[in-house]
Amino acid sequence: MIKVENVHKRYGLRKILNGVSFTAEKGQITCLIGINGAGKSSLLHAIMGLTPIHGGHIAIDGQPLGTAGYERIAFVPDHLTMPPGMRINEAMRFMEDFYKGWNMARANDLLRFFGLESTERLGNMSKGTAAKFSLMLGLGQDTDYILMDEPFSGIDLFSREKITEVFSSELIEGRGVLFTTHEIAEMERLMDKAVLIQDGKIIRSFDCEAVRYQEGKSVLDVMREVYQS
Ligand SMILES: Nc1ncnc2c1ncn2[C@@H]1O[C@H](COP(=O)(O)OP(=O)(O)OP(=O)(O)O)[C@@H](O)[C@H]1O
Repeated sequence: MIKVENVHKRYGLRKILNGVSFTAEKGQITCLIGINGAGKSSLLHAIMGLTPIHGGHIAIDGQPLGTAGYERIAFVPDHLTMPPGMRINEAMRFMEDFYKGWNMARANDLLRFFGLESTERLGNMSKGTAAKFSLMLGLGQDTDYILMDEPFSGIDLFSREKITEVFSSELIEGRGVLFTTHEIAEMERLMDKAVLIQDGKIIRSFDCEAVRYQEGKSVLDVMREVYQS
C-alpha cells in the first residue's frame, strides 16, 4: 500500500498541499481527481521524491520511501522525458541499461499492444502516440506500483480507448495503479477507488463499487455533488 499521511507542501509561501492523507492499495486502481491546479501533479511528484515536502509522511508497504522503495514504483509523467532525437527502440535499450526492473519481453508486448513503431523518433510522435509510449516505458518495468500523471490528457477518443484497454489487461494485473485525471469518462467503470482533491486537501475518498451499489451513484454523480455544492 502507498500511504500518504498528513502531507504538506508549499512553493515559496504558497501552500499547495494542506495535510493530505489517503492510501492506494496494491491490486487496485485509485484515481486522484481534481480540477486544474488542485495539487494532483504536486502530490505525485512528492510521492516520487521529485519535489520536497514540508511535513507529513509517505510510505510504501510500511517502509518510508527510499532507494529500495523507488525501485518498486514506476512513474509515467505527462510529458516526454527522453531526448526527441531518440527512437523508440533506443529508448527501450536505454531503459534496459539503467533500470534494474526493466522487462524487455513485456515492453515488446506493450509495443505490439499499442501498435507502436519501434523505429519512430520520439520528437515525431503525435500526442496520443507519445502517451502510449510513456505508458509502455512505465508498464515495461517490473514494479508493484505505477503512478500516472494525466494519462488521457489531450488524447483522441480511439487512443484513450486503447489506453483504457490496458487497465483491464493482464499487462497491469496485480499492481497498484494511482493516476490523476480531470476526465473520468472512460475510466469510471475500471476505478476501484476515487480520491477527490481540492485546494490541496482531500475532500472525499470512496470505494466506487460501494457508492454505486449502496447509493446508486456514479463517480461523476459524486463529483457533481462535491464540486457544484
Ligand atoms: N514549480 C512550481 N512553482 C510554483 N508553483 C507551482 C509549481 N508547480 C505547481 N505550482 C502551483 O501549484 C498548484 C498545484 O499545481 P499542480 O500542478 O500540482 O496541480 P494539478 O492538480 O496537477 O493541476 P493540472 O490538472 O492543471 O495539471 C498550482 O496552483 C500551480 O500553479
